[in-house]
Amino acid sequence: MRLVILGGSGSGKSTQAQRLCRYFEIPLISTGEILREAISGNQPLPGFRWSEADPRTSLSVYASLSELGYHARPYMQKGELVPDKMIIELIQIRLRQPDIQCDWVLEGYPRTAFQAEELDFLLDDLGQKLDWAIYLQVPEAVMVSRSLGRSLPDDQPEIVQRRVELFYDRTIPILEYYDRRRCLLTINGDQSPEMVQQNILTLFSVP
Ligand SMILES: Nc1ncnc2c1ncn2[C@@H]1O[C@H](COP(=O)(O)OP(=O)(O)O)[C@@H](O)[C@H]1O
Repeated sequence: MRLVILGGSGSGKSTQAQRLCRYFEIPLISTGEILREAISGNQPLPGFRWSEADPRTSLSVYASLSELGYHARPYMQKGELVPDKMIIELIQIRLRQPDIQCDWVLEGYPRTAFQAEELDFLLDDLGQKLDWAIYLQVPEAVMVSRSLGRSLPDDQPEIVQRRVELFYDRTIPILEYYDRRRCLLTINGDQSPEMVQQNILTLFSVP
């Protein structure tokens, strides 16, 4: 099962991504989590070793997570999107890491049309196909109130507002991209995590 979870800040992407990974026993790739790890300078995520990054990725490879964090920090601190090239490079490396086989949940990526197109090229290259893009739809006020209620370092009011703006401006357009490919599932995210998960599994027609 290969899934992408789409939604604005505070839509429940991370919560549902973690639930689906537990249910299907497949790994989670969260760009927000990788970037926050990179910025915090903690040990690299288990299974994610830059030094073993696949040399076939012709793009420049960051020598370490902290280098990625150094470049990503200024954007995240303003609620801006990290440049596509950096994120695409991150995903190209991450999906080729040995701990990722052919089933995964991708959360926080894609966020732009360019990222969505590059994901399709990468999956073609890997001989994989995306099963579903799951869009968690919640009202803007719910996104903002949930994000402000979290304790993530990039959840200050002005940053949250900018992330929501960017969601409508850059990520909403890719819903059409996946709808055209008949792999978009739209779920009401403004309900309990249990109900959201049940709605998703029902659409997969999983008991
Ligand atoms: N696919 C991506 N493209 C560009 N920037 C990203 C991407 N994923 C995460 N980021 C950066 O990391 C920050 C936090 O991401 P995330 O935890 O997914 O936030 P949100 O709660 O807004 O979904 C974003 O505001 C953005 O700066």
